[in-house]
Amino acid sequence: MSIFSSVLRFCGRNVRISRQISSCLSVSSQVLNLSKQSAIFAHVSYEKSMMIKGFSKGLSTHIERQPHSEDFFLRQLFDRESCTYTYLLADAYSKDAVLIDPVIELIERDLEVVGELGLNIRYALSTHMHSDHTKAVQKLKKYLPECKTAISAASGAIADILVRHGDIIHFGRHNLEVRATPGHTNCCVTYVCHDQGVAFTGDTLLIRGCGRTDFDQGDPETLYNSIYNQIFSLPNKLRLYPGHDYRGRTVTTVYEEKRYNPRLTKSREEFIQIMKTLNFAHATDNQMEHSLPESFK
Ligand SMILES: N[C@@H](CCC(=O)N[C@@H](CSS)C(=O)NCC(=O)O)C(=O)O
Repeated sequence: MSIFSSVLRFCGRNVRISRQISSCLSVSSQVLNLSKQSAIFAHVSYEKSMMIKGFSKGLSTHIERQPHSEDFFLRQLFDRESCTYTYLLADAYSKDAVLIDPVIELIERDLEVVGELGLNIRYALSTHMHSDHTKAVQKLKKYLPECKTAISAASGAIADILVRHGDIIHFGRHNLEVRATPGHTNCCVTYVCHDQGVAFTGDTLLIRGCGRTDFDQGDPETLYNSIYNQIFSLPNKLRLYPGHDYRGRTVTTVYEEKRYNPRLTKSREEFIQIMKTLNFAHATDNQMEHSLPESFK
C-alpha cells in the first residue's frame, strides 16, 4: 500500500469519527505532518461518498442550523404527562399565529403565552385525529371562536378546514405546506414551513423512532413510504419537530434521521418486521378514543 493511500485511508477514518468537525483534517494533517493537499483530497473524497449515499453537500451542512428569519416566531411547548409537544408559530410582525397539536389540560398555559405576546391564533392545526390533541382543539374553540380548526380530510372529522396533500396554510408572511403522511393513522399529516427550514411531523416521525402502527388504522408499510417519500425527500438540514419525545429530545433534522434512526436505516421489509414485533404497552383508553371521527368545530 502506498504512503498516499495510507494517508487517505487514515483521513477518511478520521473524518468519519469526527464527522461534523471539518477542522479535523487540518488538525490531523498537522499531527501527521501530512501535506495540506492530501488532506483536502481526502475531504473531497469523503464529500463525494456522502453525496453518492444521498447526503447533502459539505460536512458542515449536516449540523448547520439555518436560523429563522427575524419575523418568524416558534415556541415548542411540552406536556410532561404525555410527553407531547405543542407548537406555537407566528409572524412576529403581523402577530398572526397557528397552534399545532395542543393538549387539553394545557390550553390555558398556551393561551397565556399567546396573550402575553399579543398573538392572534388564526388556525388550530391537528397533525392527526388522536384524542390527546383533538379534544384540546374543541376546548380552544370555546376560548377563541374566531380561530379556524384544521385537520386532514382523510380523518372524516368535522372541522372548519379539511386539509389535503399540497394545501398551503398562510399565517402572516409565512406558510405551511400540508403533506399527507399516513401510517401511524390514515389521516396523519406533516406541516412543512419551507422558507424557515422546519417541519412538524406529529407522530409520523419521532426522534430516532416513529409512530406506532399497532392500533387504529396504523400500517407499517404505509408509514415507511410516507416517511421516505414525504419527509426524507426534504432538504437534509431541515429541522424536524416531533409530536412526542419520551427521552427529553426536542428537535432533529432530516439528515440525522436518515443516518441514525434505528428503524428507518433498515430496508422496507425489515422496518415492517420491526414495527410488527414492537412490544408496546396496550394503547390507553385515551389513545384509543379517537377511533370515531370527531367534531373540531
Ligand atoms: N413510548 C411510550 C408509548 C407511548 C405511545 O404509544 N406513544 C405513541 C404516540 S401517542 S399515540 C407512539 O406512537 N409511540 C411510538 C414510540 O416508539 O414510542 C411507552 O413506551 O410507553
